Amino acid sequence: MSDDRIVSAAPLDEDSLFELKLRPTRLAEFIGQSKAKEQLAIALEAAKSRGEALDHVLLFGPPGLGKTTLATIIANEMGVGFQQTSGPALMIQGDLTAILSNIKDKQVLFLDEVHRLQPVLQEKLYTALEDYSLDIMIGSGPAARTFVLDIKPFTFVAATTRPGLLSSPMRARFGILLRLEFYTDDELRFIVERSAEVLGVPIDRDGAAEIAMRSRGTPRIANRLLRRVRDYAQVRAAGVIDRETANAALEMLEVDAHGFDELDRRLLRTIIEKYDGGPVGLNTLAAALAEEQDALEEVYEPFLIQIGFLDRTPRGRVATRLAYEHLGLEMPRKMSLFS
Ligand SMILES: Nc1ncnc2c1ncn2[C@@H]1O[C@H](COP(=O)(O)OP(=O)(O)OP(=O)(O)O)[C@@H](O)[C@H]1O
Ligand SMILES: [Mg+2]
Repeated sequence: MSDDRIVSAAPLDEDSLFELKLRPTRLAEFIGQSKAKEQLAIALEAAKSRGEALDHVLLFGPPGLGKTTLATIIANEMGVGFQQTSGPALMIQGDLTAILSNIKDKQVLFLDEVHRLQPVLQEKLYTALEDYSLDIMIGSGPAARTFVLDIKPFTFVAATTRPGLLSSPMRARFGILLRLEFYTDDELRFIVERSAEVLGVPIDRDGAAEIAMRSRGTPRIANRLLRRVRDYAQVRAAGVIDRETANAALEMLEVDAHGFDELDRRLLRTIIEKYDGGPVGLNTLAAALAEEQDALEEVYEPFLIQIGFLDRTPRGRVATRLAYEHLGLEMPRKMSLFS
């Protein structure tokens, strides 16, 4: 139902073509994330000067913040090959063996959604990541034989929106842990300006700032809003995106000043009106909204929590004072003492 919401941090079909085009290819073009970038820059330089493969990297954080982008940048900066797969795409041991036995020296193997890799395959991976070797079993029963296959040293780059779901032996295999954070409005404005330049869209600083402000800290959403606003500008405003045009377009798209849409407002309203402001359990809330629990937790909630509209407590989700204020609702007195 909300699968096609314009402010979803999860990728939509319409994004795929543009994301390839708008994706920065070098670390220097990658805006924001200064902590992760600095850590990565040092590790890259050290590995390069030693002529070794970069240590294994875990990228984690909410969707649309640049995990896949950084994985491709790592391969570019190292000047090595890049191969991509994902946790759910690997079904049987043979899938993993096929990939690992074809690894080229020092290449990047990018595994998206690593938390969804089956436990048996995770275990297979451990030895490959640690000793660059793989136990292969041939045949079955008494005739079964195992032999050890040597793998070229490589860099395993894994991404996840749910680092908490990784097993601790898996986590222990990564030498470099990079947490991606929501972007500031200024960083997003840079990203919008850069994307507009790539797409050849005339935009002024205020127009870019207006889009940035409503992008939920997420470059994927910023780029998507830019494209929608561009359409509007072409049809209604001689093609140039300034503040007024951006505002009018975003209003038409029903994206408010915080980048909230109907679902966010419904989520907050449901907690407040149906559950007295919470706490309400995630599964109850998901049922009341007719949304998937996972999507609520991975995609919608992180930003609402980040900007302080929602609290995650042991007893469930709670709407904060900011949420009441935003919706123009009165906060019950007894609650305001505690929030
Ligand atoms: N730091 C950045 N600077 C400029 N553009 C960025 C940056 N980070 C991300 N983007 C843009 O946002 C898009 C989405 O980023 P990306 O696909 O890397 O996110 P992700 O974290 O892998 O998301 P998911 O969790 O859904 O896989 C990219 O195609 C790119 O255009
Ligand atoms: Mg990705």
